[in-house]
Amino acid sequence: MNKKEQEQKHKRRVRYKGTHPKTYKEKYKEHQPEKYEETIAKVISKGSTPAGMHISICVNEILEFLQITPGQIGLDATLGYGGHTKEMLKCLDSKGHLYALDVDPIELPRTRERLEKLGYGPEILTIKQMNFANIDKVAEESGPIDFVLADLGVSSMQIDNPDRGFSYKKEGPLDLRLNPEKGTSAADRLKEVTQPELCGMLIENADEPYAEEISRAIVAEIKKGTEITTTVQLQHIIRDALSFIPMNKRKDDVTKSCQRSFQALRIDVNEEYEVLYEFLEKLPDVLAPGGRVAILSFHSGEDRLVKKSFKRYFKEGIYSEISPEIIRPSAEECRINSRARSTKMRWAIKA
Ligand SMILES: C[S@@+](CC[C@H](N)C(=O)[O-])C[C@H]1O[C@@H](n2cnc3c(N)ncnc32)[C@H](O)[C@@H]1O
Repeated sequence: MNKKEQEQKHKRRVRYKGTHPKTYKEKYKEHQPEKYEETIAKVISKGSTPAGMHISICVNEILEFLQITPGQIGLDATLGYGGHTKEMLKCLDSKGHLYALDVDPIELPRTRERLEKLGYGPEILTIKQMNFANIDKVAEESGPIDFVLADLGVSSMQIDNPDRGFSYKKEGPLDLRLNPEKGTSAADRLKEVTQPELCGMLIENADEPYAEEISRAIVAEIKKGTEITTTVQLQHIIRDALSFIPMNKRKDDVTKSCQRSFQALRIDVNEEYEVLYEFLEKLPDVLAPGGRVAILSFHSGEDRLVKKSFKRYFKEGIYSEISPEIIRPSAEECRINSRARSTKMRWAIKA
């Protein structure tokens, strides 16, 4: 290196990193909402979800429909952060019982602890690590259920934690399992998938318009001997597969295709359609007469299944009433919580 080069190298300014935490792990205050209320309030007021937290969607709409009264038996099929659970427990006013399920062995103990600290112990709340496809097993213990809520999909804690592999934006293992202790990770799933199967998965699970190009690129990479083990690796393969898109729309299209492809893989590895179908089939048998169910879904595939099941059982007289149309969160809620934007709520009442 000559003198001039040495001087130039020496002069290069160190990039200012800023004072705000950027990575998931650096956001230690957001991971302790009880201790840092002010920081949490600030993050929420900016329209973001603090790391390690989930903002519940359509709370008012759900409570208005469920009409929970003290003494009832309820089921939150998707506990998550416990936001909806907490609101439903308030309505029970220490009388009756709420069952809450989640398949996630990582977040469930944290939520249990949080709710216990709020005074919701086993006398009023039973939390089970269980798939909601098995609601019949819950009903064996609980008896007929007066109200059920299912808030489908993933929580913000799961999406934001790079170790879970749910987000294409953050480097992490390509896992995407709600329960990483069971089943097959997305990385392993890709090893065995054929191009037509992957193409079908992208179309069926996410209406991906570039399914053909993306599936060809992924399978070609695997055939070359590449092991696709991280989120960013997959994101780069998708980006490169779409390099034919004109520059002016490429960035947007790649972002959307990444979102959809990750969604398609997530649905596949967690068998989300299969378990939702089973849940919907078993629902009428676990509901008490007049029992109410509300379901929040986040993409068209899920909503189609809910709509079909509700309509069929309504026609058969098993449900006395179903929501005539989709209920959406208010514009204000979508402004505060961008994750609410794709929410579709439907409800049904058992005859
Ligand atoms: C959108 S979050 C629920 C958030 C929750 N309503 C709240 O207010 O905090 C969805 C949760 O459902 C769980 N989940 C998804 N599919 C499930 C299934 N088949 N059985 C049980 N839990 C499931 C996920 O692990 C996730 O924690």
